[in-house]
Amino acid sequence: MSEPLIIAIDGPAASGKGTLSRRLASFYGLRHLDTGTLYRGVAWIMLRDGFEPRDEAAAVKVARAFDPEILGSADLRTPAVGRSASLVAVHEGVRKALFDFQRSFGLQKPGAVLDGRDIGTVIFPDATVKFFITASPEERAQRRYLELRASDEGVTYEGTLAELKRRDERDQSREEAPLKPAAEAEIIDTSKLTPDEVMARAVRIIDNVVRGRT
Ligand SMILES: Nc1ncnc2c1ncn2[C@@H]1O[C@H](COP(=O)(O)OP(=O)(O)O)[C@@H](O)[C@H]1O
Ligand SMILES: Nc1ccn([C@@H]2O[C@H](COP(=O)(O)OP(=O)(O)O)[C@@H](O)[C@H]2O)c(=O)n1
Repeated sequence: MSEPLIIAIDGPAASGKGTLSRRLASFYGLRHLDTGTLYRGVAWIMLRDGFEPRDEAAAVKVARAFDPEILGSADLRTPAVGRSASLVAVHEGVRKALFDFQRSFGLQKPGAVLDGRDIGTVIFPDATVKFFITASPEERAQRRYLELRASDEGVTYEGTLAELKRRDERDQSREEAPLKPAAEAEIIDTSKLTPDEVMARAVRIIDNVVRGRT
């Protein structure tokens, strides 16, 4: 088997994409890229330098000069950065500027797991296996609320749910690379599944596909 194994994982916020991606990467010995951190990184620089995320020209400039080194150092996981990330992600020029980095990351052997919103539809329409990971908005908001509460006592479940729904809506309705399952994606609703159960389902599907192509 010489082609890189590419696993595309898309889905809305806090659905469990990252959790599954990290586990799959470790299980199959693949590299992992959380592509949301690229958009969060661009947004973080925009906020730091006093730009409005809706300023397309500035966002494209930042994305073209983007240095992935930033991903390790900046505090990218805040709600403000998440919100700004979905605002910079609507710009076509920003998505184009980040395209090559994602493609070359995935194409290095032995392959990679990439998670985001448009991996199976735009970045790797030729992926070996595609998943769309989802869960109810209430379940996702509860998960995100528990994460955020660890570092911010002021966070509320209601506020987290409202913000998550706004971000889903923006990601689904934008013109460029909207969030939606790829035609061939395996859809897993994680609302009532443990991370172990999600992993077991995904491995079963991947093993079937890989057996079929060898
Ligand atoms: N199947 C699951 N059941 C319960 N909690 C989960 C499940 N999968 C992930 N989580 C938790 O939900 C939160 C968001 O998961 P994460 O993988 O970061 O989502 P995403 O990458 O889609 O934003 C994390 O705290 C994670 O531990
Ligand atoms: N491949 C991707 C990944 C993220 N994004 C954007 O970046 C934002 C943050 O993505 P993320 O994956 O870090 O968000 P969470 O699912 O972790 O909350 C999303 O709301 C999208 O607007 C995108 O447009 N395309």
